Amino acid sequence: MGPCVRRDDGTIHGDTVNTNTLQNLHGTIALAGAGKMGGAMLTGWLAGGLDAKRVVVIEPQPSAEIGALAAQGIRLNPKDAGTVDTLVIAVKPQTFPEAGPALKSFVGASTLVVSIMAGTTIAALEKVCGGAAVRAMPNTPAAIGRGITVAVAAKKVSAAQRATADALLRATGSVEWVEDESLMDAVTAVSGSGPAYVFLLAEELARAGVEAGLPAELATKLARQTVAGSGELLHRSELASATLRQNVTSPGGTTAAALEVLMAKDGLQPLMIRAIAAATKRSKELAK
Ligand SMILES: NC(=O)C1=CN([C@@H]2O[C@H](COP(=O)(O)OP(=O)(O)OC[C@H]3O[C@@H](n4cnc5c(N)ncnc54)[C@H](O)[C@@H]3O)[C@@H](O)[C@H]2O)C=CC1
Ligand SMILES: O=C(O)[C@@H]1CCC=N1
Repeated sequence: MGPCVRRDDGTIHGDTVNTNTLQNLHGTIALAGAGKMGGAMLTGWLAGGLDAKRVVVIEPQPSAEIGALAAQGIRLNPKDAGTVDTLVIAVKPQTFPEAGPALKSFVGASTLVVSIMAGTTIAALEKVCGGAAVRAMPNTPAAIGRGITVAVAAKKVSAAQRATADALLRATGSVEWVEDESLMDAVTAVSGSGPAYVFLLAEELARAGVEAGLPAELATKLARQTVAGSGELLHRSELASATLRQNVTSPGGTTAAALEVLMAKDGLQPLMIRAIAAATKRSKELAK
């Protein structure tokens, strides 16, 4: 995961981060699992001004990048951290049954537990770890401060704990709160897994370019830059994606010819509906 770049105006790659909130967070924060997502979140917290000395990281296989953060003051795999104010769980859902009971030692009656594990329910979190749980689903653009996270809080989470969770999640992009936990499976399918679909689009656009006669290197460059540039245009523009699409499409032109295929009855729409349904189903299965 690449590092977040903090600008002097307190933004990370263009999205405003409330550095005051991160700097003013109280207590100790433990992160369990500093892999791709946990590592990206930790980078965002530190870039946003969180005091490294208040962060404990539990990670059996720390990357060199995570190991180096010990020099900045984070405590990596300490023997006796005791209970913490906030525990963020970023291990794989399949690892949780084994890892969860050990994490209980960090949780006191007033500990906020924030989980980003796909499928793992608030009920399961509270049963295994105790504490007051927030279930959240980020995505990998978090690594550049451009993620989107959806979060849902258990009833017992206090307003102050919710604000803490919000500040930690907002350090890597925007945050949406929902009240209905059952939405989290479809959220996971759309935005949690979503970046993979976009990267697949770049792969397949390049492959199709090669089929159409382009050298592989040029096709890869064109596809990558087209996906990245279009994403940035979508990010910066206030226009709906349908309008941005129509702006490319000259009547009777080349785009219209391609869209006739992509928007046919058996085109992208039914394929995407099936893909999202499969991911939603898998998220529900992970809860069992
Ligand atoms: N990768 C993604 O795009 C997203 C992942 N997630 C969720 O984030 C979680 C982590 O996923 P990734 O970062 O992709 O996986 P990852 O495999 O990169 O990270 C998991 C980390 O947990 C560590 N770990 C294993 N056992 C542990 C234990 N007992 N205590 C502490 N750490 C332990 C592993 O060494 C590894 O570094 C998963 O639950 C996943 O559902 C959520 C949104 C997006
Ligand atoms: O594939 C997964 O299960 C995780 C959750 C969302 C993105 N990656």
